Amino acid sequence: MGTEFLKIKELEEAIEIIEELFKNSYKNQSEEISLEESVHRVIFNDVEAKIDFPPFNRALKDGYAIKAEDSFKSSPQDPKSLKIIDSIEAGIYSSKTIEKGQAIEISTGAPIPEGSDAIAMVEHTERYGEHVNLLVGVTPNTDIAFKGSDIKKGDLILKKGNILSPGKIGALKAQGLEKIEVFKKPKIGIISTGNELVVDKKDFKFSKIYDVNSYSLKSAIQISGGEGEILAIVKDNYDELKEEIKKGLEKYDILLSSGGTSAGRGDILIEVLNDLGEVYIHGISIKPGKPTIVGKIDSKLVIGLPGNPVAALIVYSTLISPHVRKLSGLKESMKSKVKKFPLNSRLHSSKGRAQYFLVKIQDKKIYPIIKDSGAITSLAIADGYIKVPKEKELLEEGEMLRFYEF
Ligand SMILES: Nc1nc2c(c(=O)[nH]1)N[C@H]1C(S)=C(S)[C@@H](COP(=O)(O)OP(=O)(O)OC[C@H]3O[C@@H](n4cnc5c(N)ncnc54)[C@H](O)[C@@H]3O)O[C@H]1N2
Ligand code: MOO
Repeated sequence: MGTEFLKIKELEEAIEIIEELFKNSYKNQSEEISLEESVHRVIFNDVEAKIDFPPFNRALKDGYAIKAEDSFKSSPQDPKSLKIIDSIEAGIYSSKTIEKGQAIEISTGAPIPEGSDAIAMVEHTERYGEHVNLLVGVTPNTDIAFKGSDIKKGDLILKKGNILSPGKIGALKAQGLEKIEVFKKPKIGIISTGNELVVDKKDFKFSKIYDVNSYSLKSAIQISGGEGEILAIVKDNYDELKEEIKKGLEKYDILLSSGGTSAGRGDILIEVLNDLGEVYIHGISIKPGKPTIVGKIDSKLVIGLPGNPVAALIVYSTLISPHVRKLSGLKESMKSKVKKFPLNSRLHSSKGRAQYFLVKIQDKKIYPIIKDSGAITSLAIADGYIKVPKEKELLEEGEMLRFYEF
């Protein structure tokens, strides 16, 4: 049995230890990626505009580039007539200069010709041959987007920490960028342990169950901005687990192992950690999740989550996910996702340790799911979870609680 076995730590102390370990082992890293692959990634540095936008004075309407003063007092009864000297579309410019009494036919997006200070919309004109009648007067600057009026070279367009959305990616491309520096996703290797675990249908026999944790953890890692890879299902065997952990650490920043954390399974993970590195936590005063293990091998963290699927997911979400979020550039807390709702009924909680309940939200009320932490229906119906502090034993119906979404 490992030296730290179930020397239960208070939740607050465990949080501090985990924070220190992350702080000492990892720092934010960046990588440059193609804009095309950048959706949902987090920007690593403030981005300043490299060019003015629009890059030239451009037409906002289809019509005629004119001198505004030529249109003054125009009306359908008394139209002013101008001579059309050229015609330009977007992507083309005219080398001609408009003089008094002249117009250039222009499409939306084309550069405003020299000498022009307004656009007369095509709907407000009547063309006849090489002339156009203006039916409405326009003021100077009408329907022109001036160079740099949207973005000036040097303006801050996106900030460090912004999450790239389709719109933000478009804004970067408008600057001619091909690549963007983003936070590197922390890479996390996932191991499930247990002789009973299978992946394939052909192996699903009496006494076996499917490996749930690898899949729920991989998706939880993805939501917190990391990248998880399912490495292996390992038998309850010291050598096999040691080998898999050594292999995993060559490639991954963090390893998450689930199962085999409590007394009954022979404490294999604790033994491996004691032999290859150090154990910092074995046992936290929370429910579920008491047998959680946190250890370090060289400078990398190996976290042992309890095997029960609800416990594994809750421990990852509450204790590990904030750090993965921070490393991936996301805000540490998910405050924007935390809302308060009233409890739909009385709720008993274990005194002396913080307890997490999976809950469903219905009619804006919290419905705790009271099942053992191995129950799969809980996972299927839960929208998220609530936390009841260790001092509380009984919560009354209607009490307002924070709801944490997965
Ligand atoms: N004497 C004690 N027994 C137990 C304690 C304790 O403190 N003293 N704690 C209980 C609690 S709480 C939990 S949680 C479990 C955690 O123990 P382990 O981490 O060793 O988990 P296992 O025994 O490997 O598995 C528990 C349960 O979960 C199923 N499991 C495991 N891995 C997966 C997976 N990847 N996918 C789906 N289901 C999984 C496993 O089959 C077991 O049914 O220990 C209690 N016992
Ligand atoms: O971690 Mo265990 O689930 O407390 O059931």
